[in-house]
Amino acid sequence: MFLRAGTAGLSPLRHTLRPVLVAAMSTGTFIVSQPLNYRSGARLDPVDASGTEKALEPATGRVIATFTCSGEEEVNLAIQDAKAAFKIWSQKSGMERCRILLEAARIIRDRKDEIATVETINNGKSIFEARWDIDTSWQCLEYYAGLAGSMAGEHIQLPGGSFGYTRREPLGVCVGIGAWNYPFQIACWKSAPALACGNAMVFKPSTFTPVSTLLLAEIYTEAGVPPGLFNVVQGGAATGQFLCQHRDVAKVSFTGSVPTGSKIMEMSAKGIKPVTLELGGKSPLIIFSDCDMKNAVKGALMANFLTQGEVCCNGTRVFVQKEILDQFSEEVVKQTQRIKIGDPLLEDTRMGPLINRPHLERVLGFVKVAKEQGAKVLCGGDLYVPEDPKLKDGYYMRPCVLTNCRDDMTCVKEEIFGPVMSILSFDTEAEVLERANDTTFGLAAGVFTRDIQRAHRVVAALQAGMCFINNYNVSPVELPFGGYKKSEALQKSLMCRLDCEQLTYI
Ligand SMILES: NC(=O)c1ccc[n+]([C@@H]2O[C@H](COP(=O)([O-])OP(=O)(O)OC[C@H]3O[C@@H](n4cnc5c(N)ncnc54)[C@H](O)[C@@H]3O)[C@@H](O)[C@H]2O)c1
Repeated sequence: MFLRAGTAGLSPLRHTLRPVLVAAMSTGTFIVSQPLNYRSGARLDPVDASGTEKALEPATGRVIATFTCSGEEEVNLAIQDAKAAFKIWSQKSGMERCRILLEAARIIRDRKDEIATVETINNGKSIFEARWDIDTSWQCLEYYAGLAGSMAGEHIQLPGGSFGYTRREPLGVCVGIGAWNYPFQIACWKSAPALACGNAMVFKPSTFTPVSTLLLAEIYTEAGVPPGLFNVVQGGAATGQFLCQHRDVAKVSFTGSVPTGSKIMEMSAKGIKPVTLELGGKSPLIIFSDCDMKNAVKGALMANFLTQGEVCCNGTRVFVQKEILDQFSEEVVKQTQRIKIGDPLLEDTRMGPLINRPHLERVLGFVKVAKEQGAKVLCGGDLYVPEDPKLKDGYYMRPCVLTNCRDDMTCVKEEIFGPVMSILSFDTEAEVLERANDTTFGLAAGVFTRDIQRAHRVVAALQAGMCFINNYNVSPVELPFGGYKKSEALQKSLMCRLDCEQLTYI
């Protein structure tokens, strides 16, 4: 995590703002005019540059912000500033940190709709979903605030009345680098544990979604963290490299793709910095013939189409037992075709645009290759042009269900990161387990069955960090989030989510 545990001594005791960012909140009107860097408790323009970038509103294709990517000097200033704040913050007691984080959580909760709206405008996910993200964000702050007061070292008895003890010490300045699919939530999931443990953080969001992290920075300041404790720098690979290579950075926490994760690990290795990686996935979803069909169909939709399919833990390899293949496919197609695509700020929209045009074309390219390799499109997989004229330049596609898939096809092996479900059929439990685990990823997995013994047997055998039983893609903050193999390099956690909660996707 974000602490170092050290033996501090051997006996006898020898060592002892409110933002004004949102001018208008409807699709097609929002413009960001303020700086997108944050340092010393305020927004500012970076002192040097490593290029400029444009942030888009995927629903319309409009540019909502043009911003400067931070150069080496700005990154250095952000880190030095965080270092100064660390000196103050790390001296606070856990309870003092807890109170401030709880206050930040309260502000996020109070401003949920506003933050969710900004997230929807910059990311494209439906407002319905963005509100979930903001809920899991403030819950994360509350959760780690609750832990802050109880982190303690150990007292160890030694011979002759001597004793030693360990201290749990914060690392220092930690770096967070985020992906574009859950911008605000990722910033919270990284900063909350880091700050709760007494660290400072410099965060770099994705160049596609630079906006909402600034709201978090302002909220932390308003809640009472020392200026500089949570700074934001903007930019892509160059800025990220300045961060990872900086000698004063104690740890890097990264969310993104496997190739970038591998580069981050390499850079961090040079400075012997610990890293936490949250990477991609190609997760299996196993539907047995004894499942509750309605629930399984809902689960398959939850596992494939949230945030336009741009979700790391999606269960995109849908293995269906042969006896129910036709019935399941028919029902899944029926429900997929009912998903309302369009303006993501409308309350009844369930699928918004993809993040940008190159990504949309990449996803459509996967569908094309799938067809060439013998897959059959049961529905969708093509461009969608909403009727509303202001949305005509947005990046919409119809959610796609593919069948006749084989394990060696590109659509089954590679992370598509779009609304494309691949259906595969299987005969036996042993067979499906072998095929499900035959991947270099291992982020998540799901099983739908009424047989409780089989459910537990199967999730225990699945090489995946997050396993869902009769459910999918729910992420309570109390549970760890991590994977096997290339999905996450440093953490291995298996858990079962047994709550067959009401799936509210459609
Ligand atoms: N496991 C998880 O928790 C999780 C969550 C969300 C997304 N993801 C994964 O993220 C990927 C999609 O996100 P993405 O396209 O933003 O990923 P990405 O790897 O392209 O970029 C992620 C971040 O790394 C930065 N970056 C790029 N090159 C860098 C470099 N050389 N040095 C330092 N930083 C660099 C980017 O600017 C961005 O902020 C998918 O593979 C998805 O599965 C994983």
